[in-house]
Formats: sequence, structure tokens, C-alpha cells
Amino acid sequence: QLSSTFYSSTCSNVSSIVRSAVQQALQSDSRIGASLSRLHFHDCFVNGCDASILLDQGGNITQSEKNAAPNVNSIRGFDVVDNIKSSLESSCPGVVSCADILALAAESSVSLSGGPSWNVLLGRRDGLTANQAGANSSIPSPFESLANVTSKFSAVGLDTTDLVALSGAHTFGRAQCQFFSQRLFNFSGTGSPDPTLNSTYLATLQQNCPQSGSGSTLNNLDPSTPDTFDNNYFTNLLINQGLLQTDQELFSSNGSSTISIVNNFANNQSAFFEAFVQSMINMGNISPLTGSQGEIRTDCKKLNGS
Ligand code: HEM
Ligand SMILES: [Ca+2]
Ligand SMILES: [Ca+2]
Repeated sequence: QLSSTFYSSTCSNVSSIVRSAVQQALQSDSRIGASLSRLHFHDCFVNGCDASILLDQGGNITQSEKNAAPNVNSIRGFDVVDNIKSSLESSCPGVVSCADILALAAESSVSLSGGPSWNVLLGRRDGLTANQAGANSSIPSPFESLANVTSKFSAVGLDTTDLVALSGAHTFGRAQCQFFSQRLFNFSGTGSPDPTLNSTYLATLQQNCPQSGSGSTLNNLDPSTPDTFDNNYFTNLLINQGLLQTDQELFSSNGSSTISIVNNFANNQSAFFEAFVQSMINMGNISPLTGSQGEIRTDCKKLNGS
């Protein structure tokens, strides 16, 4: 249904406009590519890839996704999305959806950070609702079991290979102490740290996230190449340097089918890149609105006419 040439006659420069804006943003914020990629993920898992995550609370939007637990004080990049939308409204008014902007910004972010590039499928339209309860229930939490995370992916049509490949996005970006500090001192009531944490890495993390410290202190998700999109996320897992519990579980869950996939991606960056592209396409295809469904928002934060 979606097509890589959807805007070829109505906004032929859309990809380069988005790419330039992301490149510009990266110059002052090395983290922004990671943040933009995560926005597309958190959009697609709730009501499909329809830009529902971008709607501000107010008027008909009584419970925004921005204020849902997985997003509040965590997800970022809205200002860059607004900049991209303004440039596109100047060049091709009323044409490019906010949902497609998120998909294009994710691709630019990955490719400008050293990862693969691909032709993004386009033609999504913007939704007319937000689903805060859906965001709370459908977006995986970093404290969940592998079985739970797998079932949340499966609920949107993504399989175990998609889960492992897309988790590789944690090759860039940051995470706050509060999302992994349960592993550092008293893991699951054992009185000891998570045994699947490398001891040198553990010491560094304990120092950056002391028990009395602020839960919002930032850490690199990939301690080896924090801003580069590469397969180091997977080589880290092999040496027990996954940051989130849900990261390390992909490799450390006995008997799991995810282990051989992690090994493959750790040993073969091209295999990871190919799988990542396919899985981003799969994720970008989660129940898009097309045809005359939804609308093309003029302002990504608001429904038209509100
Ligand atoms: C498998 C389940 C996943 C869980 C439990 C998870 C959880 C998290 C958490 C807790 C953070 C840190 C947020 C913060 O500190 O404010 C984070 C960051 C991030 N996640 Fe995930 N994530 C998952 C999958 C994904 C997927 C599928 C993608 C993209 C395809 C992704 C991309 C990112 C990126 C790029 C960041 C860094 C964002 C930034 O620096 O602003 N994650 N994730
Ligand atoms: Ca959505
Ligand atoms: Ca990296």
C-alpha cells in the first residue's frame, strides 16, 4: 500500500529536505538522531504509524501519548519534527504527513550516524486521536521479561528477528539511570547486582548512578561507540555489557532463539544492517492510515481545525 515514490510528483525533494534538517540538528545535538529514531518506534507501536505520539494534550486530545509513562520526561525531538514540518509546508504545503516525517527522520538519523540507508515507504496519513492507555500498555518497558517483550512485538506483527534487529537501535542514544538502576545493587531482591552485568561495566554504572543519586542522569546505551550506528550493541551483549535488562536478556536467556541472532549480528555487521532495514520497513508498515483516512496535519502537534 505504501510506496517509495508516493511524493514524487507532489514533493519530490521531501527526502533531502528531511535529511538536511536532521543533519543540521545533529551539529548541535549528537543525540538527536537516536531520539528521532525512537519517536518513530513509539509512534508505530500505538495506533500504528500515524503520528499519534506528536499530538499535544488539549481540546479533543484529553490524554496525550506524550504524557504516557514510556514517553513523559523521556521521549524528545519534537522541536526538530516541527522544524522539518515548517520547511515542508514552505516547499510543498499540505502534502507530507507527520507520520511520514517520522519514518523519513528515522532513516536519515540512522544513515547519517554511520548505519544503512534505505528507500522509505511513504503515503501514511495522520491520525485523529491519541491513545495514552495504548502507549502505557503496548510499548515495552525495560524491566520486562523477554517473553513479555516478545509478545508486545508479536502483538504488532513483529517477530523475534525484528525484536533483535530493532533492539540494535540501542547502538546510539542515552538512557537515564532510573531505567537500569534496579540491576546495580539489589537485583530482584537478591541483595546483589544482576549477575549478567560485566563487573568492570557494573563499577562504572554504579559510579554514574549511585543509590542516592538522581534517576535522570544520562548514560550511553552503547559504551563503546555512543553516537555511531554500528553492530557494537551486539558485541557488547556478548561481553555482558548490555545496559538495559531487556537488552542483555536477548543474549543471556538460556535456550532463547534470540541468542543465535545476536551472535550472527555481532559477527556480521552487514547481516545486522540488512535485517535492521527490513525490520524498520516492517515496523513502518504497522497499520498505516492511507487513502482518505485521517488527514495531513498542518501542525504536527495539533489536529487540523483545532
Ligand atoms: C525491545 C524493547 C525496548 C525497550 C524496553 C526499550 C527501552 C528504552 C529505554 C528505557 C530507553 C531510555 C529512555 C530514557 O532514558 O529516557 C530507550 C532509549 C532508546 N531506544 Fe529503546 N527500547 C526498546 C526498543 C527500541 C526500538 C525497537 C528502537 C528503535 C527502533 C529503540 C530506540 C531507542 C533509542 C534510539 C534510544 C535512545 C533515545 C535518546 O537518546 O533520546 N528502542 N529505550
Ligand atoms: Ca501512532
Ligand atoms: Ca554504536
